[in-house]
Amino acid sequence: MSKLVITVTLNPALDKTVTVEGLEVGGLNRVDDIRIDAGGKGINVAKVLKGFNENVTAVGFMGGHNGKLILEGLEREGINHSFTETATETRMNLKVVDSTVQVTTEINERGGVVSPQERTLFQKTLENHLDKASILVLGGSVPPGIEHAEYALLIKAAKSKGVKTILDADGDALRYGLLACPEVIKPNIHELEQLLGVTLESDGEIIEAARKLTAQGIEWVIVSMGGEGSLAVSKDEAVRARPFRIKPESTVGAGDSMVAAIASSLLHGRGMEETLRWATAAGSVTASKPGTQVCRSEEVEERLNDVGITRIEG
Ligand SMILES: Nc1ncnc2c1ncn2[C@@H]1O[C@H](COP(=O)(O)OP(=O)(O)O)[C@@H](O)[C@H]1O
Ligand SMILES: O=P(O)(O)OC[C@H]1O[C@](O)(COP(=O)(O)O)[C@@H](O)[C@@H]1O
Repeated sequence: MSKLVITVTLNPALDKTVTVEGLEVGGLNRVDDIRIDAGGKGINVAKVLKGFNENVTAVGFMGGHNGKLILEGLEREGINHSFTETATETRMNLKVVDSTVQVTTEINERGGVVSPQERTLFQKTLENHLDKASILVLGGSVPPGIEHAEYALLIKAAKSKGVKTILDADGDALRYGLLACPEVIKPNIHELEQLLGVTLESDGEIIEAARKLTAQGIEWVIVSMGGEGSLAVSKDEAVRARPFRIKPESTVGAGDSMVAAIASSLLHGRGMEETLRWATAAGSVTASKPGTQVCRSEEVEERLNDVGITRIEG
């Protein structure tokens, strides 16, 4: 079987991270530090997978000067890519890190419009790549010009070729994507609450909520909860992970690192417990790094045994 992972980023971004001491909303804030990274969920997943030595290709839309900078970044890191060029500019997302309280505030643009012709070209590119792939990762928001139902179409296309799918999105993109029943989803707790219109306060409530999704055929629902760790739920298993303590520099990319570790774990045939251990360690190492800088394989491996795992069911 092929070991190729394809990551889809329909709405990539150049992430600009600024650090300020004591963010004052409505006040004047002076910037202590700036960094710029290639970003967008599928792109971050590709960065981590490349570092894990997996065979990965990143696809999606890319345009303008920001797009050029992102592609140069991918080239420098030796990441295979095949993005469809857009006439509009790829967005820039602002991340404000308040160094006093170590909290990150994200201000994400909507992204440039994608034309129907560009969309058709992208779909053809993806179709070709799917023939060689074993896993498709779909992540992030959907840019203007693309319907929310797009993820459902892409998941169906992947499934028809026997390719497993992992979806990491929020709002309508997640809601519609679920209709095509991806194998794995990784909502954070807020995304899961928003999806189901409920407030989730205990592990028991999260497991019960996740089971509404596994009942629809989703195999693994992996819920991330920032510093509180994560919970993986299938029809008959539930596993809780608690992360090790870190100094959170920027949590941007932490969720994407989990998704990358899940994809890599699927390739290596790991069970739910080991997958959650890898995913949680990957997320926490990334959260300890500045900007949209992601974890490296050896750093994650070193911390695997520091993740606390409890089997709750199954
Ligand atoms: N403050 C933190 N301390 C330790 N680990 C963290 C922290 N914040 C995030 N993580 C790690 O990153 C993972 C993903 O974080 P989360 O914020 O839930 O994802 P997302 O970026 O998708 O919202 C968590 O499950 C955890 O492993
Ligand atoms: O497409 P969206 O939902 O606006 O998210 C894009 C943003 O999410 C990121 O991929 C980070 O995601 P995570 O923090 O969930 O890992 C950034 O690089 C990017 O700016």
